[in-house]
Amino acid sequence: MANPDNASVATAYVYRGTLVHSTEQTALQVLEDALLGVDTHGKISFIGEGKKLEALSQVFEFSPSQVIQLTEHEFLMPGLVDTHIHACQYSYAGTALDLPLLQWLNTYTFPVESRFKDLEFARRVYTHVVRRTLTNGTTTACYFASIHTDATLLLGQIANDFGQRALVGKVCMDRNDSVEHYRESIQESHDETCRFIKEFLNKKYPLAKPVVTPRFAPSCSRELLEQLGEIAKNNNLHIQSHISENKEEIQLVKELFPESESYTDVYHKYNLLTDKTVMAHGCHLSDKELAVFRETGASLSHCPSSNFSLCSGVLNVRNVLKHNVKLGLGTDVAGGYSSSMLDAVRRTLDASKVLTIQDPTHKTLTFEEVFRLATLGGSQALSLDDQTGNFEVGKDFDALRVNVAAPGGPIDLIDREEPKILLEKFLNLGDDRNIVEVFVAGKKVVPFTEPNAE
Ligand SMILES: O=c1[nH]c(=O)c2nc[nH]c2[nH]1
Ligand SMILES: [Zn+2]
Repeated sequence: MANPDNASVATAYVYRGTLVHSTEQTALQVLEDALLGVDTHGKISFIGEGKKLEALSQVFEFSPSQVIQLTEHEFLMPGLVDTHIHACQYSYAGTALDLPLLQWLNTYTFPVESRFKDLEFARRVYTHVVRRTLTNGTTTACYFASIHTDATLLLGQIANDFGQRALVGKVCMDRNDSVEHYRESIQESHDETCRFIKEFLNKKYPLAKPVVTPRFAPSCSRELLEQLGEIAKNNNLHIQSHISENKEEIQLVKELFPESESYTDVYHKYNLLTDKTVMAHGCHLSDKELAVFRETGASLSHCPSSNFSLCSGVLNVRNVLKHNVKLGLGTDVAGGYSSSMLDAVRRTLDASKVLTIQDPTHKTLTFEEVFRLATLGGSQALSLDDQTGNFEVGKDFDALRVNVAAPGGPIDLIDREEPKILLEKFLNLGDDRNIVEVFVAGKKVVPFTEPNAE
């Protein structure tokens, strides 16, 4: 895994110790006493065996004495990828979980989202959500914001300033009768989306990109969906939305779009299913619809915490994977109450066990498989796997330094444990106290440094 051709860029730093990550072939690969070098562009320049230190230090021109040694309870893992989170719902996370989706949107969500025309409120909430997700180990986040262009541009700026890799979407919706003013005209939605994309791209952020974001079919007219499909195509942009979250919503889509064969067909018809599309939920998609996802290269974001909280449904991840549809995990704050991807990992395992309880022939997901979904799977779902998702030479170094026995942390280690058990304990019992450092594109973004430290 050490290609001398990569030695042309100077080495910035080198870690030595245990690495855990996923590959296409292996849900969990453990490399013990490994060396991992990061170059001055933030890319992984080499991965090798600790015993090859001398030789590697000559090829990659670093001093063996500068190598950073991990302790026996520590490991490096790829950063967590949150494929679906509503940044503007963060203020009420942990509350308002007593209604099903459509009533929940009208009662709690739209009134809060309408407050984001106030840029100071937006700044406060967005700063909190970026800080919190980073300390929880989310190195890449795919954000929904609100319908407000300037507040959404601000979210992009805040993510960039903190160094988080981010896809950021200005929500588009021209249908909503429940909350006054929280709706655009078709023209406004189109023009503001174009302004949002133009101003966002003009910033030339290295790690943040705009996403075309129709809220979901019931919030959008046919004309708007069509225009958004064109905008995404003309600018080669990512697309995000929601699909088949609960049964009442699916019935509503049937009534609003009677000409379409299925919910999937509505998006497909307007060119909104591409290999840069991520759709949240998909709990009730038919096998025929999954086949359309596979053919178009569109992916799913599995958000089990939200699916349980709003009693929406239980996605059969095994069936999605069987159809070769790309799948990542999402927190779906605030339908999901936690902004931590560790919670998404645990709820994914719980959801899989619910399916096994219902049908003992169902093969429960393993923690290794879910680890892959939270890292490499997420990067694939967002079509960012050429840059991030695992430890491959040439990819950006997006990583967490985890100390399972962090002082004051939530885990008591009684025996000396092998790395696989350390990872399992971290995924099931750990929290931000165990995440001692977070890197995005080689830059240490946690602990915070000035001017972001508080
Ligand atoms: O979980 C969800 N959160 C939302 O904000 C939303 N909007 C449409 N569909 C949705 N589902
Ligand atoms: Zn959502």
